[in-house]
Amino acid sequence: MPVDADPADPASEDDAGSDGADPSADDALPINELFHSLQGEGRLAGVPSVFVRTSGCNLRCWFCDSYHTSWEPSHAWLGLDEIVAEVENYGADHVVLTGGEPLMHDESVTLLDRLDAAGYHTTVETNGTIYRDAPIDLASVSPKLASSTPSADLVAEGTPRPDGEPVDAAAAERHEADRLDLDALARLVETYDTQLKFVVTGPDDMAEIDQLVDRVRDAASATVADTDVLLMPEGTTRDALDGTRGTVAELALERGYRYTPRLHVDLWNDAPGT
Ligand SMILES: C[S@@+](CC[C@H](N)C(=O)[O-])C[C@H]1O[C@@H](n2cnc3c(N)ncnc32)[C@H](O)[C@@H]1O
Ligand SMILES: Nc1nc2[nH]cc(C(=O)O)c2c(=O)[nH]1
Ligand code: SF4
Ligand SMILES: [Mg+2]
Repeated sequence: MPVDADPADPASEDDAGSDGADPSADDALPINELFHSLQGEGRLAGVPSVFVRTSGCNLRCWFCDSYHTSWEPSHAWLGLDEIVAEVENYGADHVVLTGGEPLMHDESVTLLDRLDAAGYHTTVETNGTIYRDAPIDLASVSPKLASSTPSADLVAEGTPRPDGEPVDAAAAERHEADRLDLDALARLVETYDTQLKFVVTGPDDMAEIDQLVDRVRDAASATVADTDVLLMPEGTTRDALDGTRGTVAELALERGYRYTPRLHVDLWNDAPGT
């Protein structure tokens, strides 16, 4: 049974009531879902992979497609042995560690060590605000743009979140303050094979993307090719993507960046476990 934590207090997530392994143990992670699917996004799109989704996030994107890892986290605590055993059951050789923000958790490093030792290819989906030293084969970094912030306008208008609750001004301010960390981004790019995968809501996002890519190139000693920069249309349903994917594809073509689809939305409309 999943466990709900107080979304207004990210610290409480670590202390939330447990299901399964003891949350105070150093060999467990709060898991929102664990499933087998085709990688839907990025350079490895189409590759059969096991997804391990941790719960808890330091950001609050208004569009988050994993609402129950961020705004309203729910999870069961699973021991690392259990997680590895579940992964092995699926027989895939690629594992995607995602969230929420998986790099918030110390135990994610231990899990990656275990998966690496077992011979898996590991991708980590991260918002790029946290650096950790771990065996990561592909760092799939998705820095968050101004357009991800639950804006002051949204807060003032009381525009509801997907669960119908008004947006909390403090959460919006924290998100805006924390969404970018150039040092963490530069270290990720320098250390790992990295793709920078931006969620694009429209043409107005492009100036910030160009500027951020330039800043990362200046800060990091590693090269970031234009084809390591991926534009991904915002949208959690086929209908929503019908409205954004054409524009985003044109922007990628115009700018020389790479386009990435959201195959799991095209194929399964982002149903849980896909
Ligand atoms: C749920 S996040 C988890 C990993 C990490 N917190 C992050 O944001 O990169 C997984 C991926 O989904 C993307 N994403 C989340 N909501 C989205 C949406 N509405 N449309 C397109 N991509 C979205 C994120 O940018 C990220 O690349
Ligand atoms: N099929 C599929 N591919 C994905 N790639 C990244 C995902 C994520 O939520 O991090 C994801 C996901 O949730 N499903
Ligand atoms: S950083 Fe990722 S998990 Fe966190 S709110 Fe944004 S999209 Fe969701
Ligand atoms: Mg997803």
